[in-house]
Amino acid sequence: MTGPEFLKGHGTQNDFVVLPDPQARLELTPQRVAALCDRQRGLGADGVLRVATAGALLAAGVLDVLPGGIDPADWFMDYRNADGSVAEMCGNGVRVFAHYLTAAGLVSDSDFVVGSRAGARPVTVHAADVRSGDVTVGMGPVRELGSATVTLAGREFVGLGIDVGNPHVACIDPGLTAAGLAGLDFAVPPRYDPARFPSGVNVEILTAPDADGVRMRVYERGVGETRSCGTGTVAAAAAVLHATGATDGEVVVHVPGGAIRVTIAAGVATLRGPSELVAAGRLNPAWWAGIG
Ligand SMILES: N[C@@H](CCC[C@H](N)C(=O)O)C(=O)O
Repeated sequence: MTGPEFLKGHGTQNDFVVLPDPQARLELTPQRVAALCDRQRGLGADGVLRVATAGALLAAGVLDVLPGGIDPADWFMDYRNADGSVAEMCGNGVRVFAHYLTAAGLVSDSDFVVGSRAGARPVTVHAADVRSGDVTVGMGPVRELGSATVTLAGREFVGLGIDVGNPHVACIDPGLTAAGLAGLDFAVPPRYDPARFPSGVNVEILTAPDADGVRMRVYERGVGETRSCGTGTVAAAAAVLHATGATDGEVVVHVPGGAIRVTIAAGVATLRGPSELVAAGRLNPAWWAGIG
């Protein structure tokens, strides 16, 4: 088959279809993204990571401008949510993206910049073989947006609005046990104030932190519940530090798919976590052509 090349990978079980497309020649419509991510009629994933140079995406009209700090020659993570929508950033996606670039021999340095719509994201690849990666990502500035209320699982949660390049509401419920968190019904999308979050919002529900870190579940904008969300773990860490009156610190965030270590210092976050590449192949060209 000579259809587009793909890989499948995940970071703490937040899973992605990776589309190597250096020259940005693929017509990546929302319909094609949604079909790829569909777990019955496609490959199944929480999102798509197109791998292209920033300059190629600009020339192809996928990007109008290059966000600050990104060179045309830099690799750019063209991220799409499972419903076909575009999002500014994906913290787990950057780890899988950097792992793929290294494992495929497309970069040779361990430190380099990945472009995203939220700006340049410096990465350090500690390890990357054909299967496993271990990557630190500079997640950029963390901006607090004040208190916000959401309704999820039939309950009202008061949380902290946080911008990590994309929007989040991270809600700590001090009375929520790990078992109580696991038992919440995340089938129905959260309700939130659209005047506060006109482009939608990702919602994190957290237990109270303990010596071991904090437990989190997330309902992602444009996806639904996922087993991990990198930007969400940064929002969770920011909410934990805010609740304790701290500005800087390190928080381990436990998600259904694993654990991510988040550090926030002087309003800027980094995270470190794993990545795994699980499959590679070619799309059926007739299937691809048949989707709008
Ligand atoms: N899973 C991602 C976040 C993906 C984008 C999000 N759904 C949004 O629409 O903002 C992560 O790991 O950060």
